[in-house]
Amino acid sequence: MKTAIATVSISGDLKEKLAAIAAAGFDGVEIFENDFLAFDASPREVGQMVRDHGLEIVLFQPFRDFEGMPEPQRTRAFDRAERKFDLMQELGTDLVLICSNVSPISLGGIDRAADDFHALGERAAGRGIRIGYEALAWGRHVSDHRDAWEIVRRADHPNVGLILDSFHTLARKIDPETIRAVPGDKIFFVQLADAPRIDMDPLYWSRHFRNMPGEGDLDVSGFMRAVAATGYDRVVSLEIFNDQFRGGSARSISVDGHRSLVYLMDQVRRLEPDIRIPVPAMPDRQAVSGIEFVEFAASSEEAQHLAAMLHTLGFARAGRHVSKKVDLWRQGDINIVINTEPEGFAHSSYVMHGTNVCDIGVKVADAQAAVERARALGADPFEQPVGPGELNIPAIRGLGGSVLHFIDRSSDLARVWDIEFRPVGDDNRPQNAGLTRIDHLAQTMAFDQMLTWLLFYTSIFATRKTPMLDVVDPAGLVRSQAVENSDGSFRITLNGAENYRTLAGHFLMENFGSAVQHLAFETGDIFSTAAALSQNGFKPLTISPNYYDDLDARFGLEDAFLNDLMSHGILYDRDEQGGEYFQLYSPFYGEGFFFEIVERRGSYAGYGAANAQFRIAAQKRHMRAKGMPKR
Ligand SMILES: O=C(O)c1ccc(O)c(O)c1
Ligand SMILES: [Mg+2]
Repeated sequence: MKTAIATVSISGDLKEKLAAIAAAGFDGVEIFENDFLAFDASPREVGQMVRDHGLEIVLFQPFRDFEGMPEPQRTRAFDRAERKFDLMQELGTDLVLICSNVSPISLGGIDRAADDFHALGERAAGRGIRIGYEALAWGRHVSDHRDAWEIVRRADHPNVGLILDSFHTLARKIDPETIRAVPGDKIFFVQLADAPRIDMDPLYWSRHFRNMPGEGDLDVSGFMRAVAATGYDRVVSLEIFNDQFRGGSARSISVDGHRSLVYLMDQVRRLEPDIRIPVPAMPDRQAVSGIEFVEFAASSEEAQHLAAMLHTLGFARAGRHVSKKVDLWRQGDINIVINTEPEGFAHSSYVMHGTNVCDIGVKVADAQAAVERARALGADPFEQPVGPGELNIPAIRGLGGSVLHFIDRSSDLARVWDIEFRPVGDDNRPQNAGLTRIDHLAQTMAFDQMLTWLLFYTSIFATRKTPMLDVVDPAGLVRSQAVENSDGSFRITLNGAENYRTLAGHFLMENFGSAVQHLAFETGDIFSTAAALSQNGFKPLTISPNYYDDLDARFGLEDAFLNDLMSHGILYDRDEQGGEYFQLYSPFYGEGFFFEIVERRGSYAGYGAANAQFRIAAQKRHMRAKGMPKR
């Protein structure tokens, strides 16, 4: 099976598109007619340019409003088709997509359409051209692949076949299982696209909101399973109309596209073991079980400030690296590493971003397999020279140039702290605050990068995404979506800033790029944690009293309980089943980085979205009070 992508899916002129598509590893392209019309080179030159990139033109599209026309439009449609056949021969492609007629003057009738296709098939055959018929979800008479198939079946011509597009089928909630009834050799081409489930007119939804398989909410995998079951093994091609992608980086959108196809094929192969699906063998999505460590890059001076903050949070210094200027701070199962080496990766990260999280250790079932899978999906491996006494821990590049290390239980990697670190005493031990583990970490990025990282995490790790939420910042919207595993031991929230005036946007600007903006620690008892923190000199973020008044109105809380929340600056939320969530925030470290402490009780599975607006407003007040730039 070959992979391809439609030129309409990415930004740039035709030449830029082809370069990005080739670099991402696709075998072919669908030439979208307008991309060709807008480009000033002859069809022959364009065909050559495609082949010079090592690509093949697997489809020319779209040809509109063909079948079921009354005269004189019918004759015109046939003449128009002949002109496009000429063009296709110059380009060097033999397959054209005809999408179902949307013209108000077109006539219905399956036999009329079938007769038109038979006649066109005859003309195409003489020129070695094949015709594929696709049902648009908004076609005037044909909007269902089953009707398109019936027309193709009745057209009964070897040069006329069916084109399937996952969007049109799934958007209209047509059961993809119906595809299994179509003979594989009559399916000439398959286009794939996903989309977020939004209730809107299908044409508008299709032309603006499609995204890569796995990035949206449609069952593209179920669709592809049914296609594969027919024996279809020609091309799977991405046809993604998306406003954001049109304006994004052609390179990174192409890489995402290729990753989404490899991921999808790998999934389908696992679900349909009897079907031969030619995708390179790779380990399955890795089971994850939490965050083993978070490493900050800092200067010696800034490391002291960060350490002072960790101290107030109840962390004690627990180890020093055997050969490097790297300290380990620990509380419960939380390992925070501060790296102040004057060279190497952490140092470059510091020079680029200032103090920031440069490395995250993810607990996986099999570290080597995790790297193998990530590589098969096009992730960049990360390696740096291994110093004396150090372990070679498998790693890849993650968000914003940071690194993800993989730690498993089955090798020496499990003992990294004993092997690479010497224990040190902390003569100034703070009061332990009862923090047990990392509940989640929150990564901030530009909004248009969210899909990239969502796909990155969900394709490598056995995780799922939660629905996207809007978080209101006084200066604009921030979108938030989590990636988590099924038992909640691994949670990353992705926050996408739409402008630079929001708290998230300000962080992005000051940090020179995407990074972890906050770390949330878990406690089993938020009130005793709050008491211990206050003994350590911790000053929580101050929340408006108005918030607590509303909390009482919403939940009808006991006075004493409400007072406890208020006096410690704890935010509260409750779900429908009575599950509860408590949140306590630290002041900022630097230009917008902060810590959060959470307690989950019962079924609560969210992240306190209802509180986010009030927390952000409080943080902005705090920023102004500290004389940080007003945003
Ligand atoms: O939006 C459209 O018109 C359009 C055109 C061609 C396609 O293959 C398609 O899926 C949609
Ligand atoms: Mg299509």
